[in-house]
Parts: sequence; C-alpha cells; structure tokens
Amino acid sequence: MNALLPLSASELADDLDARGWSILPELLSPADCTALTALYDAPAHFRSQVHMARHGFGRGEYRYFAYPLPPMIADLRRALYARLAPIANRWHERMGLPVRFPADHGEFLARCHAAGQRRPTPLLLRYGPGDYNCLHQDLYGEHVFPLQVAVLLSDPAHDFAGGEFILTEQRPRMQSRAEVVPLAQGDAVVFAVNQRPVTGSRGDYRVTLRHGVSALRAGCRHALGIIFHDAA
Ligand SMILES: O=C(O)CCC(=O)C(=O)O
Ligand SMILES: [Fe+2]
Repeated sequence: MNALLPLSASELADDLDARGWSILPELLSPADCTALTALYDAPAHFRSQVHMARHGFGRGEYRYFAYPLPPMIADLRRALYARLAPIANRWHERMGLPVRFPADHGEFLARCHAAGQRRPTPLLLRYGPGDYNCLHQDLYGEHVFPLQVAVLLSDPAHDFAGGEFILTEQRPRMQSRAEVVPLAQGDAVVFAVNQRPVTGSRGDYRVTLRHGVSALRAGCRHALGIIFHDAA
C-alpha cells in the first residue's frame, strides 16, 4: 500500500468540496492489485456473492468480504477513514445533519454494530465483456458514512475497454449531470455516498450523487470497494 498521502490533506478536501470526488493516484501498487484480484477466487474470504443481473443492479458479479478482512483491506479501511472523518464532519455540519463521526474507525463500527449493522461491506467486483454497474448508492441502514472509496485493480491500458467509473449529480430543480472519473490501475476514487454540500448564493444546499460503471466493451475489470459503514 502506498503512504495514503499521494494528495495532501488540503488537496483532497478541496477536490471533495469542489466536486464531490477526488482521485488518490497509485494508492495500490500493481503487485497489490494483482494480489487483491487473486482473492476473488478464494471463497473463504467472502460472506456472500451477488449476481448483479438477478437483482437488476446491472451485469457482472461481486463478493462481500467476511470478517476478519484481509490485512491489506483492514489497514486501508482504517487509514482512509481517519483521513476522511474530518471532511465527513465538516460536510455534515454544512448540510445541517446532527451526526458526527469519531476519529477512530473502530469506534464508528461499534456504533454501526450496536444498531444491528454488523455485516462487513468491503467488496470485490468482477466485470466481463458487456457487464456494467447501474447507477446506485451504497446505503445499508440508518448509519451512513458520507464518503466511500473504490480502487481500480485492473489496468485499463491492457486488461479491458469501456468500463468507466461514472458519477452523476442531481441538483435541486435541475437536470442531472454526469462525470467520468479517469482511473489508472491502482488509483482510488474517493466520492460522496449519498449527498454533499454545495455553496450557493443563499448558503449551502445539498446535491445527491450516484455512481456506477459503464459497460465493458472487452476484457475483464476488477475493482475493490471500501465502504465505511457496515450493513444490516
Ligand atoms: O466497479 C467499480 O469501480 C465501482 C464499484 C462500486 O460500486 C463500489 O465500490 O461501491
Ligand atoms: Fe457502489
């Protein structure tokens, strides 16, 4: 794992405030990406598998990790949370939401678990030709940490074509706009799970985000999703 500091804390916060997402370039090395991709075929690591087409979520499949998480993922989740919690607290303040997040991820997970959200949410996704992920939000109960992270494990230069990470933003009384997030292998995107604050002429207002993946034209694409709240 990289030092988690490819972007300075203020660059990360500035990007997230300005547009609701930010890239952490080369968060994982190619060797880490290969090792995580290989976990997909080791069922002991996972608590469940989802065939997206069966649920109307798109096409392709993903697997939710079981506890205990593989150490690399546990470390990433804890370290990323610590970086993002101050930003999450500032967002909640600006959006007029009363919940505040503790500095330590273990403490936040204890809050989720006490409310019945006990199942781990980090996941590995696998897409083949024609597969895609519909626009969605990863909400799994009352407790929601407002930022999440996805890491592209495959190399778009060699492994697949299409399969772009997409974010849409719905502003009050306006049509939605979409952005394609340009990711290279090992890059992570940090993005808003549900809503984010935007500064308007009469104070802050909230916009709603959704994310997804466009259809693959060829090849195979793996991604790691890190969500900070657990699931009911
Ligand atoms: O495959 C991707 O890049 C997106 C995965 C996703 O929806 C997530 O990590 O929540
Ligand atoms: Fe997702």
